Amino acid sequence: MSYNCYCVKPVPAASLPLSRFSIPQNLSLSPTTTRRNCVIRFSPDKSLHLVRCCSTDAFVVVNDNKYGNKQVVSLTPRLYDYVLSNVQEPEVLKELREETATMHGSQMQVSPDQAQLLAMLVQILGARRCIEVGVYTGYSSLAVALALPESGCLVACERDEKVLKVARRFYERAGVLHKVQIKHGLAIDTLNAMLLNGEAGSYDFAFVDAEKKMYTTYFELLLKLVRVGGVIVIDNVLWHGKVADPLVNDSKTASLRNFNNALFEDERVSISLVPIGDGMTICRKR
Ligand SMILES: C[S@@+](CC[C@H](N)C(=O)[O-])C[C@H]1O[C@@H](n2cnc3c(N)ncnc32)[C@H](O)[C@@H]1O
Repeated sequence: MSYNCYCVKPVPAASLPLSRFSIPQNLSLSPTTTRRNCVIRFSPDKSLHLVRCCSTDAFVVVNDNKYGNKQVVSLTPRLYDYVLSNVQEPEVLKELREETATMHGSQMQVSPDQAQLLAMLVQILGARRCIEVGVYTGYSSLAVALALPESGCLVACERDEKVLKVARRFYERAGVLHKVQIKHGLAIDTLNAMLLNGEAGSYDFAFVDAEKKMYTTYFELLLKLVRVGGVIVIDNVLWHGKVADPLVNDSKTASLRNFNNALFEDERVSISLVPIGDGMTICRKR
């Protein structure tokens, strides 16, 4: 078994929560081992080094029999920089990202590689009618709108009027405002109204990135609105890694974990959980 790792800020090893990680007794901890950020490293000489170990931190590379000796690459900061350097981010999206970086909640925005994947899905699907639940300042929705044909439309649901103003300004700047129907209000009301309006089965693509505890409700409504063969993408399904940590049971984590479990069992969709950003599940309606 081997785990790759990278260096982190040191704190005293004495405070390490060893029991949480089932660390072998023979593991010697250096006095500078970090408490919050460590990964176990198995060196070629079989000695062990604890380097990083927090469930909410970067993922480890696993390479053992359990995974068919398949190497799963870890996204170190350097490798992630490389990934980002390969994102073909349109200039207007870069400008929006830079403006949003100064705003409260900017960490909520999807990453450039995620936005690129959403745009790619829209293009591969040949989508014309899309929905986004949770717009914020518009980064992901602008990526989708840019990928849509001129006749395409995106219903953009957001409850916060202030952030919507930024989104609208950037839709305009990018020349895609005519494709976006901005729906200010609670997403659940907008989606229900669309269904009452007879729009069931008429959408190709939906992206969900709002209240985590409402995911099941959004999913059920969107499943009605999307056509067979259409796609629903759900963001934050890994929830900073917490969904995989049995010791984390706060209500948001539990709700995402339950949602993931239900999706896995759901015969109405085929799914692919992609470890990009904070984790996105791509669901195709059967
Ligand atoms: C994670 S952010 C969306 C980020 C956006 N997808 C992006 O990439 O920039 C979530 C947004 O959902 C909005 N939101 C939360 N609950 C909502 C609701 N019930 N109805 C509509 N919008 C909601 C929040 O105001 C927030 O702007």
